[in-house]
Amino acid sequence: MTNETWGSVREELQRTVGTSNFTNWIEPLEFSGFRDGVAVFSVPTSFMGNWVSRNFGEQIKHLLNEAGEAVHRLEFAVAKTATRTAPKKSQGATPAQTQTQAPEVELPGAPLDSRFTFDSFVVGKPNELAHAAAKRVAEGGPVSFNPLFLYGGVGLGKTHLMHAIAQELQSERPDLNVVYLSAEQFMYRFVQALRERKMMDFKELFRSVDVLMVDDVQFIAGKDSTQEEFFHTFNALVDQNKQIIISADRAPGEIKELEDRIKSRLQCGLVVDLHPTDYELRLGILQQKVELYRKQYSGLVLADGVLEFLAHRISTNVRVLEGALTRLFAFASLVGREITLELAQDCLADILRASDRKITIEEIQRKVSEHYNIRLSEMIGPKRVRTIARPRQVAMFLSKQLTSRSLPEIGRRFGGRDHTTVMHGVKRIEELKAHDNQIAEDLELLRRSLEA
Ligand SMILES: Nc1ncnc2c1ncn2[C@@H]1O[C@H](COP(=O)(O)OP(=O)(O)OP(=O)(O)O)[C@@H](O)[C@H]1O
Repeated sequence: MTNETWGSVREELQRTVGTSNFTNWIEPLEFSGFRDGVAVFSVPTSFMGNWVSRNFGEQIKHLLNEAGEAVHRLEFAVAKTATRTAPKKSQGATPAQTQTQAPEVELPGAPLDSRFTFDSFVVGKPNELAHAAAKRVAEGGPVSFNPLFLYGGVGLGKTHLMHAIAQELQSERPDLNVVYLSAEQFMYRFVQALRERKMMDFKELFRSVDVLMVDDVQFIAGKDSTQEEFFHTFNALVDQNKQIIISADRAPGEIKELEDRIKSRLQCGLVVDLHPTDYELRLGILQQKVELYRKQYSGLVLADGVLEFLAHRISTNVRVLEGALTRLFAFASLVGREITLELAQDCLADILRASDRKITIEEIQRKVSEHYNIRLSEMIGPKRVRTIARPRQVAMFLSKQLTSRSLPEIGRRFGGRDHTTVMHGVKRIEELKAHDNQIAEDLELLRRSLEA
């Protein structure tokens, strides 16, 4: 066998495997010798050799035989100069690790926030399932659900849980190669690798991890080539039984412009929802934070009822709640005053006002019409076809749940309908919600976006 034969087989492969496969896998192969029916190729990495052998081996052998060479086996030898060592422990990529462990390849992980641990995560009803699933994954035992998909609204603790998993694994299972990064960083790495023609390094790095954690995956929606690469990385890791943990601001099925095959892959494991906080959880979080602040601002007095007041009034998200408490302590320490209800009302007036925002029936009608793609006028009009009537009932249901309006008042706002019609609509949605997942998801999504 000669270089020439390989050249013609390569041309044939270029026509059959597609441009991206050819550039990534075939082009870097170098024919280096042929003996006793074994064709030897030199490859930059062993990962690449295995991949080519698994995915294109038979095809290459077949084409070589067709070209008149009696090839029984292909062998892929790693070219010494191009060897890359994947980092053994790339978690959170500190500069020290980068220097000592992977001189040529920059580690892909993002830094972890040391405050985001399981100890500092307050568990309540809205997040207990997500917490339990995260704990299980953090034990680093055999992979039982893959991926773990955590989703929930802004500031409800997704990133906190992801970091907690990563840090627990880091201390309990230092042998594992854990990589945490945001979907945005994944895309950035991918684009950079493309630009610098280092796709092989990129692929090798991401396929060499034991636990891959990607935060805010909704970010890659609509970004076609990043999605494609993410999909391949995802599949390669699942095939090797490596754990994947993903977070997003909504359920996989709700992420628009995400390819269906990715959606269905993401739904394969365990999908858990972080629900909006309830009063008890908010109070628990505040109490935990106060313990920390007491050390930082020793001597500050906190009057009874202040935390309860904040937990009651600030229900948007935990980030806002934490911000309010931080501001309150900083302010009280500056002016040297006791933290009383009055001080809180004064110092947090803007946050309290924003949290006070009332949801109106008009807003609900508008959001629901947009969601179901019907006209606002149809929402209050007379049409009774299912495609209009069902969204109308959803809007009635949400109006009952999220506003303090009475049934007759809601009826009036829906084109002067009777209160019994509203009652019927609300009941119907309640029934559907119990066994129709689509309706349940629609309601959750709408409620979130209205409360945001
Ligand atoms: N249950 C909890 N216990 C303690 N702190 C919490 C809890 N939930 C959220 N937090 C805190 O709230 C803040 C926001 O949480 P985090 O960044 O994890 O939210 P997120 O869900 O990732 O939000 P985003 O969608 O904006 O990325 C963090 O400081 C986090 O520590």
